[in-house]
Amino acid sequence: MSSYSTIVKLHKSCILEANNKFKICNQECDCSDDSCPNVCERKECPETCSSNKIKGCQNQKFRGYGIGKIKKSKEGKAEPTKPNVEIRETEGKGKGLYATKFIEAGDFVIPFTGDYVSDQEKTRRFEVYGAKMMDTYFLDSGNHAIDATVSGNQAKYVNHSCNPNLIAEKWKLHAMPKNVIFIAFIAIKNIHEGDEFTFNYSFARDDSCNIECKCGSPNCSGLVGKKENVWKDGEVKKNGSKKRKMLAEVDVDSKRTVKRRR
Ligand SMILES: C[S@@+](CC[C@H](N)C(=O)[O-])C[C@H]1O[C@@H](n2cnc3c(N)ncnc32)[C@H](O)[C@@H]1O
Repeated sequence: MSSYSTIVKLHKSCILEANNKFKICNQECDCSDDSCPNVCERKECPETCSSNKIKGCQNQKFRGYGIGKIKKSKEGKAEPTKPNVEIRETEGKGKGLYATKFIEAGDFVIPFTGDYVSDQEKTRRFEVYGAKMMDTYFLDSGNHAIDATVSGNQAKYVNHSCNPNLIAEKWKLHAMPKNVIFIAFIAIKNIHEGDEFTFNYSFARDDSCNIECKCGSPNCSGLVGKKENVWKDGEVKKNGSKKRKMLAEVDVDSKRTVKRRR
């Protein structure tokens, strides 16, 4: 059964270097990086944002995918931005999501869409899907779960890797309730055409984690979504090694620095 329920990482609070002041959104910036206050807070700009008269506001990616406001085609159907992704079979991991063109580190790749459900509703749905022997796809945002099982987009096929090329970020959308969190997959490395997209499931510990990990990374923890144990000096603990005292279970992803470019 394919199922996951992942705690998504919060973006780091915006740290500006001493001499790097915020620009004024709608006047000075093109809303493409953390110097824009909205981007920095991971908040999509309103549709009326007229930053950068030539390029247009670069911080409306969810809207571009038809989320927040659906663009209508001539036939009146939703017409989301064509994603730079395709679903293919992997070796040993079921389906996976692959890049169809080069994507630069820091770029927005795809939103994770689905039904927003409470914990109670999530439990109920698990039972319903289980009874029907369906694969389930839940992503936990902290506030609520996003159930992509039936209504989700291609993002639900992103597999786990202990050395991923994506992170899942929490975003707020303009004119949407403040407590509704939207999720975007953001590249943390340059990703080439044909590469598989992956992120670290970082499961909250429960039985669903007992899946042998086939990510093939040198730092693989052995189980899908299992957090790595890291020694105080930063070296990753190898299976079976108990020589030194552990500092703590740390999340290796949280140490990554992500170049922001949207
Ligand atoms: C959210 S689904 C991802 C899409 C899935 N491959 C599919 O075909 O539907 C998560 C499931 O994919 C598989 N999977 C994901 N990453 C894996 C990995 N690194 N090693 C082995 N299986 C993996 C596991 O079966 C897991 O329960």
